[in-house]
Amino acid sequence: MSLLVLDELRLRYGRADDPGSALLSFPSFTLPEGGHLLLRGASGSGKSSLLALMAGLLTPTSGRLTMAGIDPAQLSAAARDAWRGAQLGFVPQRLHLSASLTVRDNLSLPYVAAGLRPDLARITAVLEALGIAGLQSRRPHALSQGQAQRVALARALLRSPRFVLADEPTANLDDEACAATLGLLRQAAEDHRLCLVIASHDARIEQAWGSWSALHRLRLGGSATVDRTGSAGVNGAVGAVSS
Ligand SMILES: Nc1ncnc2c1ncn2[C@@H]1O[C@H](COP(=O)(O)OP(=O)(O)OP(=O)(O)O)[C@@H](O)[C@H]1O
Repeated sequence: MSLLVLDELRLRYGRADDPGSALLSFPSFTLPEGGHLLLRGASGSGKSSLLALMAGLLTPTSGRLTMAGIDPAQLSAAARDAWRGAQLGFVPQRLHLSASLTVRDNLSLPYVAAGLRPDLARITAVLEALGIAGLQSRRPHALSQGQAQRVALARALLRSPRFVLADEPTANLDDEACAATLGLLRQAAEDHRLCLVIASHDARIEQAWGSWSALHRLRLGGSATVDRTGSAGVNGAVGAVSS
């Protein structure tokens, strides 16, 4: 089964008759089993929007998207929430750790949100794998940026997701922290047999992972994909280049 299929996928923000509305057209694309995806494209090309479609947080205007055979848009709201909790881990650009909670309690939240009892042994095991098991009682303000990023990655990995979606995970990191983060993501992908989907325009990812044969690339095409007039193609080609 293909891990990810995008088929003539489009997303409109706003109403079609609103001159300020934006229509995003995504290239059709298939990610085979065992692959990982680097989503590239300039600011505004639709990377975050595509991640939100993959997470079932937005519904396509037309076309179809499947994640390991599941079309999140076809699920009921409750089934979609359950699917997202069980199958997806998310590493957002801003880490959204709760400042008043310890690391352990931050990592308990995904369980609580799903109505489950926190699995403290699993939390410890994931933190150990990421080399930060000693930080469980700390609050986020007492973590370095790199440690906080590991906690966010741990949170994404806790429930053994099929996919980890990461939005600009290396933005604002210096070269050393960038290399460490990419190392963690790749290690997690290999250890946990999950599919990474990384949205980024950071050229350092290509430098670090250029020879990783499992990595596929999908380029979203900047202004060519965003049509603000409602008449597709006004900027030239609608769509984007995949490689
Ligand atoms: N809620 C919204 N309403 C209207 N337009 C939106 C909305 N969210 C995003 N857009 C538009 O959709 C396009 C794609 O935005 P998106 O955030 O997905 O791009 P991106 O590639 O992730 O950008 P960046 O790299 O800057 O985060 C942009 O033109 C943006 O202005």
